[in-house]
Amino acid sequence: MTDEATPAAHESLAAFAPPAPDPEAALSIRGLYKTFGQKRAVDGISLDVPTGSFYGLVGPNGAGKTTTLSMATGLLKPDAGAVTVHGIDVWADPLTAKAQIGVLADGARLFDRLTGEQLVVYAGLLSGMDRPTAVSRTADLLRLLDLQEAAGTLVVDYSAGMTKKIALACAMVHAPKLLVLDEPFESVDPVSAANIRDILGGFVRGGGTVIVSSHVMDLVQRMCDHVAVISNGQVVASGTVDEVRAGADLEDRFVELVGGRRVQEGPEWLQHS
Ligand SMILES: Nc1ncnc2c1ncn2[C@@H]1O[C@H](COP(=O)(O)OP(=O)(O)OP(=O)(O)O)[C@@H](O)[C@H]1O
Repeated sequence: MTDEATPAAHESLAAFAPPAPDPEAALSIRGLYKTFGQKRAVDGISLDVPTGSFYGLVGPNGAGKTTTLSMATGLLKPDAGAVTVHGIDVWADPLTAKAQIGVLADGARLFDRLTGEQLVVYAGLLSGMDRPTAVSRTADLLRLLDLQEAAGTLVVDYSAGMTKKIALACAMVHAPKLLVLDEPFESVDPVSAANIRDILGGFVRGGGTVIVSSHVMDLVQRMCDHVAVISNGQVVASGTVDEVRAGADLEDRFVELVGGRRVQEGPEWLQHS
């Protein structure tokens, strides 16, 4: 990969047109590119997330996961490429596509002067449902996510893990077909993480599709059935978890795929013995 990407380079690369997106896939990405200044953050990613799969997206810091997911969910305009959700073009028909997607974005700002309960009801109303349905679904989600006691607390006063959970409730309240969750377990305590895994597992068993980005390989290996490894804005491996790990531990395979460990002892001033 090169950091000297230009729009012209995108156009010439896009000339090698990848096949059309797969309408059967929950999420189908073709030839996605995004450059920030001189930095090509996403460098020609194509990916199919099968319907009903629990899909992990992993990669080192700065690999392009968040940028890819932002473009896949209609939050960030790609320089080139196509994205469909259950056959609906995210960028040609964003309203229809977004109705199918629940997004937990990395670092997204919430209306944190609302209570947790008000925030989830508001998210439900924004998606077009009537108030009684929004209120009843909110009660179910607060119970599932163990947030009942904090229902009347302002979100600004929530801990990081509670904030993550209330954002997840907002992503789920409109019963999307596809959940796209950027680092859903970050800052979440182990009991809540186990609850969230159960909820997501149930969502998949009910026919939904979940995509999670995570740095925790052990979690991805246990939880996901498919995985894609992204490095330097490109997919370096994808498939079922067993295919990608190829008999090894996913963490070891990940380190091998993204360029291995750099063994360093640190500067002298950090050595004490
Ligand atoms: N808005 C932006 N402006 C400039 N550069 C950006 C912007 N967003 C992302 N980048 C750069 O694009 C690259 C990919 O970033 P991205 O956040 O997609 O990576 P990531 O895989 O999600 O990383 P992490 O695991 O650390 O969250 C990085 O080099 C980052 O600095």
